[in-house]
Amino acid sequence: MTEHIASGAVAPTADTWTLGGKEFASRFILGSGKFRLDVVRAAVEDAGAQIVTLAVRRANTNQEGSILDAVPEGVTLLPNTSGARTAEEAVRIARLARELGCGDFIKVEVIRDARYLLPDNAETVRATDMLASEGFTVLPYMYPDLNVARDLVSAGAAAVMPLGAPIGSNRGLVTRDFIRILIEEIDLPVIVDAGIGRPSQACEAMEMGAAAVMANTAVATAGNIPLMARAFGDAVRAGRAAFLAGPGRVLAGAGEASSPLTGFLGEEAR
Ligand SMILES: CC(=O)[C@@H](O)[C@H](O)COP(=O)(O)O
Repeated sequence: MTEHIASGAVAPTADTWTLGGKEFASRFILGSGKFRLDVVRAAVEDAGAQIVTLAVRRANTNQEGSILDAVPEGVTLLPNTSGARTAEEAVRIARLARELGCGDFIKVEVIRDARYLLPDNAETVRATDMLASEGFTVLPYMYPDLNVARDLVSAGAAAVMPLGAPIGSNRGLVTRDFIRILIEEIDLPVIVDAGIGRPSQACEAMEMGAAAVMANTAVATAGNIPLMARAFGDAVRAGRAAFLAGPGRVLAGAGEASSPLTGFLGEEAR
């Protein structure tokens, strides 16, 4: 877990983070699943994203082309195993992604529940174990459970990706208390994924100490996609700066004057 920067200390010039031996400055990960290919580039550029997730089936060239051509040069691809219902299926999809030239990063998604789209944590741990031993940089999408997160660390995950709310719901940080526990206890980057519907929610996750935030639906369903992409990038940067600064204290009950009152009006004026 990153520590706050003490008052008077010099803030780092480059507040980077590392995944699979690669260094990143941006802490906003853009999901591309709900984007038309022709808007992917603008969204990535406006968000300042350096990592983009993609469904492996879109890496194959079809009528709409290949998403690999739509993602700007230099951006790290994070293919996901969407569609997998078991660990074995996730492994097959990951190997296919590697063969298609998507690299060694893989976001493990194992989902059997078709209504709420909640991840199967047990299968996710198994898939992470198998893929890490094949040399993948594994980022598992998970329900925020501390014991499972610890199992994912042991299995060789490079980060954990707890959900904020059901995929595509735009409901925000519904699981915030449990994500906070992961941030406190897990010595890997915690990337908040799924259900983040507003830049303010992404900002809150970063203020809590998340390493990064990922969103797809919130940007893809916005009225102005590039503008919303930029808003998310800005919100993530603001939340990160607030976390590093250390938040001010909260007072219960009475207020406290923000401007000095004593010695101005004098005692007789009270
Ligand atoms: C697991 C999964 O599919 C999510 O990562 C999704 O890509 C992003 O979720 P939202 O669309 O809710 O942002």
